[in-house]
Amino acid sequence: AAKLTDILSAITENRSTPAAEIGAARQRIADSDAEVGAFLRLAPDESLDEAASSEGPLAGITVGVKDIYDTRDMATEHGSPIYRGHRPVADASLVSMARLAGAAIIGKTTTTEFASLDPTPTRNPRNLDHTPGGSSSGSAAAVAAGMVPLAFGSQTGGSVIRPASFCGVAGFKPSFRLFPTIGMKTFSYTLDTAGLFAATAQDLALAARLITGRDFGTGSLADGSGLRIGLYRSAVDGEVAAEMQAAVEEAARLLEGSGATLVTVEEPAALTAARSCHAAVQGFEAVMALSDEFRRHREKLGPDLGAVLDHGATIEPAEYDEARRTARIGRKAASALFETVDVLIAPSALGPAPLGLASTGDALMNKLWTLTGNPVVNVPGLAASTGLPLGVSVIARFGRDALALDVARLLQAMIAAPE
Ligand SMILES: NC(=O)CC(=O)O
Repeated sequence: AAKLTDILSAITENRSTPAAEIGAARQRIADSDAEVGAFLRLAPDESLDEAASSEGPLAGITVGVKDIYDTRDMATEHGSPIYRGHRPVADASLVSMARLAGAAIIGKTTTTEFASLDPTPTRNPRNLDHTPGGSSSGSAAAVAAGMVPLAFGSQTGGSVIRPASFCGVAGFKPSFRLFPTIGMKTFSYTLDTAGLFAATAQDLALAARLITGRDFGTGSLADGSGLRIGLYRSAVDGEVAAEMQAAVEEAARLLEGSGATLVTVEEPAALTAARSCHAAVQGFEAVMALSDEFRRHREKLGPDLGAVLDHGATIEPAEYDEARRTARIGRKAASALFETVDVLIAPSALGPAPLGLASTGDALMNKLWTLTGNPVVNVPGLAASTGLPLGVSVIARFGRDALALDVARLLQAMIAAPE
C-alpha cells in the first residue's frame, strides 16, 4: 500500500522525489483501477506537473478527492447526471489547503449521488464481489487498493467510517466543523463532515496536521497505561454481527492488556433518542440543500435519494426543530460520557462489507456520532473469517481529535504486531 508517512520519509531522505511519487501513483491507478473503478477522472497534466515541482510539506502526496468537492481543474458532478460536465471556477477550501501544502490532487473519486445512498459501480479491493461501502466509495477503495496514500471523503450518516471499515483502511471523521466544508456539495448542513482516508492512523494524523496546521497528536502513546477505555454498548448492538462484536472485544482486550483500564459504558437514553432523530434532521435539511435539483430534476434523481427527499418533504418545521432539540440534549449526554472515560470503542459497521453492489451498507453504527459531532477514527487490521475487514471505531470527546488519533495509532500498531 502507498503509505503517506513512508513516501514523505523517502522524499525527505532523497530516496524519491515528488515527480517520481506522482508518476508511481499514476501507474498504480492505471494498473488497478480498471477492476476497482475508484476514479471518475484524473487531473490534467499541467496540474500534476505543477505539483511535481512543489516544495511544500505534502509534496509528492497524491490525493483522491470525492466528487462532491469542487475542483477548479476537473469536472465536479456530485454523482448526478444533473451536474454532468459541471466545472467549478475555484477549489473547495480543503482541496485548496491541500494544494497549498504541496499535495497533488490526482483525480476525482466516485461518490454516491449527492453523497446519499444510490450506489456507485466501485468495487471493494479486498474482494471485488463486495461493496466498498458509501457514500465515499471511490476514496476508500482507492486507498485500500494502494493507488493513493490519501483521499478525501465526507460523512453525513456513516460515509467515512463505514467504507473505511469495509475496505480495511484508516478513516477519520473529525469533530464537526474542524475541517471546512466550503465548496463541498451540501446534503445536510448540520451533519455534513469532511473526512480523510489513509493506510494508517499515523498517516491520517500527519496529513491532517500538514493540511490544517493543527496539532493531531504525537503518536507518543507507548501503551495503554493511564488510558480509560469505554467499551460502548448501544441500544442497537443487537444488529451487530457476532464477528464484528468479537473484533471490538479483541481490540478492548489488546488495549487492556497494554495497561488501559477498561469499563463497559451503557448507552444513555438521550443518545438512543439522538440516533433516532438523525433521519429527521438529515431529511429536512436535504430537501433544502437540494431544493432546486429536487424541484426541477426529480426524474434525474436515483430511487434511494428520491425516497429520502420525498419523505423529507413531509417533515414539518416543528418536527425538525424537535429533532434539533433532541440532538442538542444528545450532545450534552455525549459530553457527560467522557467524564469517566478518555475514549470509547465501538463497531465501525454492522459487520463486513455486504455481498454485491446493490447497497453501500447501513450507517447504524455511525450516524449517532455524526449527529453529536464527536471525532471518530476507524482502525483497520481485524478481519472476519472470510478475510473481509472489520473496523473498530475509536471515539473521543468533541475537540479531542488528537487523542482519538493517538489511541487509534496505538491500537493499529497492537493489532498489526506479531503475536
Ligand atoms: N453521506 C452519508 O454519510 C450517507 C451514508 O452513510 O451512506
